[in-house]
Amino acid sequence: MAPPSPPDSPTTSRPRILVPEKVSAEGLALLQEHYEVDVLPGLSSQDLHATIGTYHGLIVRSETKVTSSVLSAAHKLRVVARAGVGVDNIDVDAATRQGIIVVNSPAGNIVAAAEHTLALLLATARNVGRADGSMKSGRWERSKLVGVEVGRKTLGVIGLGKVGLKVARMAIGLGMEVLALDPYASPDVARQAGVGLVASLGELLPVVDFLTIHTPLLASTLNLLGEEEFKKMKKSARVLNVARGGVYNEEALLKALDEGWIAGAGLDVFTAEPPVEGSIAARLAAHPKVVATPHLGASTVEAQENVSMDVCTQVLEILRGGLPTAAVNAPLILPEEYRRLQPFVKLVEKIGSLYTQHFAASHQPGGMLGGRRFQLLYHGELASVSNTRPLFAALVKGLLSTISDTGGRDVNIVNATLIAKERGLSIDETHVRSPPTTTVSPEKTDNNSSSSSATTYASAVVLRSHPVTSGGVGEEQLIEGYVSGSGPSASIWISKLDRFTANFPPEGTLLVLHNYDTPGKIGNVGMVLGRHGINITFMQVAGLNREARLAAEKKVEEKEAASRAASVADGPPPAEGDGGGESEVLVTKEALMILGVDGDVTKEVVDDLARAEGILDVSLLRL
Ligand SMILES: NC(=O)c1ccc[n+]([C@@H]2O[C@H](COP(=O)([O-])OP(=O)(O)OC[C@H]3O[C@@H](n4cnc5c(N)ncnc54)[C@H](O)[C@@H]3O)[C@@H](O)[C@H]2O)c1
Ligand SMILES: O=C(O)[C@H](O)COP(=O)(O)O
Repeated sequence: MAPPSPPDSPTTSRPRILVPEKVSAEGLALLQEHYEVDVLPGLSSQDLHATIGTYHGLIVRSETKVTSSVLSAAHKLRVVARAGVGVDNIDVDAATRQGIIVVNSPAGNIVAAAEHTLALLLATARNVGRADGSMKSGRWERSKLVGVEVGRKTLGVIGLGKVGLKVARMAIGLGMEVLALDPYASPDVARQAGVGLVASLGELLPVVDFLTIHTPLLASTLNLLGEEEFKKMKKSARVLNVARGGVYNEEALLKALDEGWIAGAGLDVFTAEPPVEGSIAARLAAHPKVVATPHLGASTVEAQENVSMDVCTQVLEILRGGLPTAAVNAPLILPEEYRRLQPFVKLVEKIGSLYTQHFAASHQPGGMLGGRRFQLLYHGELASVSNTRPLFAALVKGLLSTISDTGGRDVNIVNATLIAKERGLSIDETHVRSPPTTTVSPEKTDNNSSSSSATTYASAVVLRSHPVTSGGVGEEQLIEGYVSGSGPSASIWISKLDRFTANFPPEGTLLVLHNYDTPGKIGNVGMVLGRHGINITFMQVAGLNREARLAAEKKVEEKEAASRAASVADGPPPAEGDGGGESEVLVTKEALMILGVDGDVTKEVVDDLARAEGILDVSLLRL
């Protein structure tokens, strides 16, 4: 049947809502009382472009591509509602620029997605798809279709969020042992659910019998599993995907199935939907070792009613001039507070994003975001601001910006506390009248400078974090920033990163290299970046702050004193090179090299930098 066409011209003056996909009638009935609702499932992209200009509301699922070009033709549009979770088919930034509110249903289809994952888990274990196909073609094949049990087997869950946690609980109910990899998950939540947290793919992949991914598709999760990773798995392992196409590299997955590196896959989502004929995705869907479904994770009567009610209620409210409950792009800041707080809101959001990318992303799981206590300190004049809700919300938004479906854009002043709680983030705010003592001056930011001078600023923000679980041991982490100037010319700066005194603007793509500050390092790094065609826009060396340097020097002195005492007692000291003497001295010369860069900084570039001599650690930050 040909897809429907939109009406040639509106026949009524009532506000109009376009629904170009199948959305449950329950919610739509709420709208039909008040508005003109055109339900046109399968509407072509050309017709969408041609007609969107006459609509005030648009309700979509995952198929309609709400691009900036569609939005630029949407002169009357006030709201785009996503009847589901993922907003990757909507250009949210373009909508925000046009003042169009984007809403979704963050929790309406979680049960459905988790149950579908379990359906694929059992279907892959027991060859349900192949057995059904074989019966339907008149065969009775018992010996060819022997399966495996899931009870007493190990399920690996990557992404222990809303869906992942539910899947874990259900799998435990089936008698499975569950291990999860999620550096941002709360260890308390995992422990209470009976889930063991692991630190790396390397630890997870060789031991799991089944693997399921429940992360959004992000820069850090695109092609999370490639050939190298599939080769580390058991030959009997089966993998599942009810999240987003692309978290497994499809080409590598096809090879892993063909070569027998793994035993099977259950796939609900693909890089292109529907898969293009002859493509890798299409070959995967047709593969005998794959149970494939056409993005059915949320397709239950109950989930569709939930998401439809969730979003239609919000559309109704917005078109009446009210506030949505799950806006993906609601403002953090009210107009009357804008002038004073806006630069600080921006600063705190960047500090949050920097924290997640620098500290949380590359370290052990369940201890770096969820399960840590954060303290946000407002120093100086900022301490007198009584309504700090926009700053609190900015921190939550920043912390989640690189790890959630919505890029943290759904966080606002109304829901920030709830979202923080759901994520296991404990955040205290402290007002400190005095300015922080060791903020450096912006004059020290020129290329190749080393920042050290101590200047104080009228207002500054410090984020401290420490672990709260199992005895509360572990290192404190710290980021300090300040705003320079005011009004439109205000600029934001990071003045401390952990134990290092720095001074750089948290903007663009940055590489932070932890290294020993010895000659030749800059040249080596420059060569690696040059080889990959990456241009350095600024560079700064951040040295240990005074307290850290004194502590390191004291440690070295104590060790030297202890070794002198031991040599007096035991005879002559070991020959040079036998002990750690040189590296002990180097500890006092630790530094961060902070580089602003242009170009495509891939994982390969980061790995090459990490291998460069004297480099201890590398973080890639997109701010
Ligand atoms: N197939 C379907 O129909 C269907 C239905 C519902 C949801 N989904 C998709 O499922 C995914 C998960 O949804 P959710 O509601 O559980 O999201 P969520 O935001 O609640 O959970 C995502 C989890 O992934 C973790 N994470 C982020 N980056 C990670 C990384 N690099 N490594 C490990 N963990 C990481 C986060 O910490 C978080 O705990 C989304 O992509 C969503 O769109 C699909
Ligand atoms: O993001 C979601 O909510 C799911 O992927 C469901 O998508 P759908 O509404 O197109 O079924």
